[in-house]
Amino acid sequence: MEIIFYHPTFDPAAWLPALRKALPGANVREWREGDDGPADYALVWHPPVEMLRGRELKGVFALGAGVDSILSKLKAHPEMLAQHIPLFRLEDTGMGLQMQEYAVSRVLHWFRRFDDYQALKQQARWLELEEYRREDFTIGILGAGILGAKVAASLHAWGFPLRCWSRSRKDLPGVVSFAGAEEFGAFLHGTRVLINLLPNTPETVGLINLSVINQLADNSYIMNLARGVHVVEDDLLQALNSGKVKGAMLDVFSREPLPADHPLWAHPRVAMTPHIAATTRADEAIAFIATAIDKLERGERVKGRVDRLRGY
Ligand SMILES: NC(=O)C1=CN([C@@H]2O[C@H](COP(=O)(O)OP(=O)(O)OC[C@H]3O[C@@H](n4cnc5c(N)ncnc54)[C@H](O)[C@@H]3O)[C@@H](O)[C@H]2O)C=CC1
Ligand SMILES: O=C(O)C(=O)CO
Repeated sequence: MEIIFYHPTFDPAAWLPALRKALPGANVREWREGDDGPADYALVWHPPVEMLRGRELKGVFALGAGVDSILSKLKAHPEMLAQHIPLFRLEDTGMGLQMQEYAVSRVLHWFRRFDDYQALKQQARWLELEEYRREDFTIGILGAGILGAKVAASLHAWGFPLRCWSRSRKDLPGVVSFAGAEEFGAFLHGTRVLINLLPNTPETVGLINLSVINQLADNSYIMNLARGVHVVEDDLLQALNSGKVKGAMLDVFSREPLPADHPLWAHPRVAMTPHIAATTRADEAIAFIATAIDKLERGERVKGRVDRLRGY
């Protein structure tokens, strides 16, 4: 079995030996420009078109959870991957725990008013603020898939009122489930903390805009852990400046890296990280892919298959 690997930043010297160990029967090689040798499977992130074009692969594995970059390239270059070749993505593989750490730490930061105490500290003011109550701190999770469900479970342990919104109804412990466009308004109404874990699809681009933000509770908070295109950044700035939104925590942006002169950098109530909310963990990703390849070789069903039409 021949496996080709391409990632613009991962170190092949670390990945290839681990892949060979997990797949002892396979020849694993780094794909380089001009390589049109045989391949059964491709492991990729931001793959060049010529890496995949014309190959009769048994499967392509994205080395991340979101496949938006691959699907948008496929839209421009449909010849890159024939329709019948299955595309898979990573499910969790250590990203769930990272998302839990990220979400819980920031929700507690807002809930315990550490943002307000930080502002008071800057004025050397010793002042005890009124405590927030859990019942006024409903958390709404956009996208209740693999990662959204994990984040919900971790916040459930902290006793917050929880709700989620997704295409179909979910049954998650302690979480009120809203489904579909017709229930979006009810989901937003009363949500104090909005956490985004939707995939990037034509339906979700620009979803977090002023009209949606205005339906949240006053003094709301927004956490974007999914993709920058979900948030209309000018609308978010407007809502922050009007006081509708009290704070935002952003991991992803409309342009990455975010240009140094972007107003989000300077906003005192915006916290930011450079798209690191959850990164691919080599060991877990390799175990997931090795299991999947093993199953595919035996003709069994495999987790993580992307529905190209649906877009995730
Ligand atoms: N910032 C970061 O470091 C990372 C960001 N991500 C992002 O997180 C996203 C979510 O990952 P997973 O949970 O693994 O995906 P998933 O596919 O398991 O979950 C997606 C959820 O969104 C819902 N959804 C999709 N389209 C919808 C629509 N139009 N209306 C309502 N609900 C809709 C689905 O029903 C599902 O519940 C990824 O697509 C990726 O973009 C993933 C990993 C790291
Ligand atoms: O896996 C993903 O989709 C990511 O965004 C990783 O950074």
